[in-house]
Amino acid sequence: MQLPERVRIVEVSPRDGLQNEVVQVSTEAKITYIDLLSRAGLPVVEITSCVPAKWVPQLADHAEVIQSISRLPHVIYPVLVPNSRGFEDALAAGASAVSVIASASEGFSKKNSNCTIAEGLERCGEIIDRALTKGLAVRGYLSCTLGCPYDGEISVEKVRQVAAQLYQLGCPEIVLSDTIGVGTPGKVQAMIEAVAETIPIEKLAVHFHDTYGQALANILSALELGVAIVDSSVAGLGGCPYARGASGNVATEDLLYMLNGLNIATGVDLGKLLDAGNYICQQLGRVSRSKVALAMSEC
Ligand SMILES: CC(C)(COP(=O)([O-])OP(=O)([O-])OC[C@H]1O[C@@H](n2cnc3c(N)ncnc32)[C@H](O)[C@@H]1OP(=O)([O-])[O-])[C@@H](O)C(=O)NCCC(=O)NCCSC(=O)C[C@@](C)(O)CC(=O)[O-]
Repeated sequence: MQLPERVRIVEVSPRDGLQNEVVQVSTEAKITYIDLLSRAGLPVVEITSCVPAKWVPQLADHAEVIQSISRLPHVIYPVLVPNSRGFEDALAAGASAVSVIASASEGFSKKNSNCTIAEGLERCGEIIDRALTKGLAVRGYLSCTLGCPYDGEISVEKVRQVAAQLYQLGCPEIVLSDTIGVGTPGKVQAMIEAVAETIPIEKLAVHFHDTYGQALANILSALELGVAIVDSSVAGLGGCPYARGASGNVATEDLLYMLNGLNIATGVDLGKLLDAGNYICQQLGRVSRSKVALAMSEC
């Protein structure tokens, strides 16, 4: 089994996690949490999104979060931006990296972004151009690559085609997302092999929700194909408010435990990560969904 020597973990809990929590975390606590995450050695921490408060009220304080975190020089802090207005807001607040959103499914595109797949790609193209011109780092999510809560099965050919379009728009990193966590390892491999026909494997990241408990197995199957960028969420927080039934991403603690066991370097400190997880779970008043965090708290 040929696996990458190093994996870049992209921590998404401050955005993907908190966007779906019922409890509203204070701005101050978000800032403390993000600082704990970056001090744990995570190379990329997605911190918030510049979307209208009526769409995602939990992240209405995005400007203050962007302005107030303590930035470490080697850490990238993307902000999710759904359109040009969001991009302008992120830029004005001082963001130096953004994530754009596209979908492989028409149903999800409509519910999540109120536009067609084609219109969504057009929005991505405008933002990518402007962001790259200004020297910002960019990544582009492609949702519903393994199934859609509205349209059901999405063909591998459709995923390959939309991913290629996003790449042709200049997107430097394509994040293949299992929005509702329905994928299984064989399907993951078939999808990634198809996408990798037109996009170099080092440009691909995976973002797997764990609704059916398949996320770690799916990640391992992506690693076997050479994918070396993996999204995850401390404590398994989150989900998408516009994807019915989606649970949180794979827990970062569980991902790190697996990568450590495989001797794959990440630069992330498990102890500090567990501290960050305890902090945010206390703020949310809930128990972690990370099996590793639960097991280690009982030691
Ligand atoms: C794209 C829109 C904004 C279209 O939303 P819309 O309502 O169609 O937008 P609009 O252009 O018609 O404008 C309507 C109103 O919103 C305002 N507006 C317009 N844009 C903005 C903005 N950026 N910030 C603040 N205000 C804005 C605009 O000014 C106007 O104000 P009003 O007239 O009502 O007073 C909306 O559909 C949206 O925000 N969608 C994103 C929802 C979201 O955040 N979903 C979760 C993130 S995606 C996800 O979690 C999946 C992912 C990434 O993790 C990967 C995976 O797992 O699949």
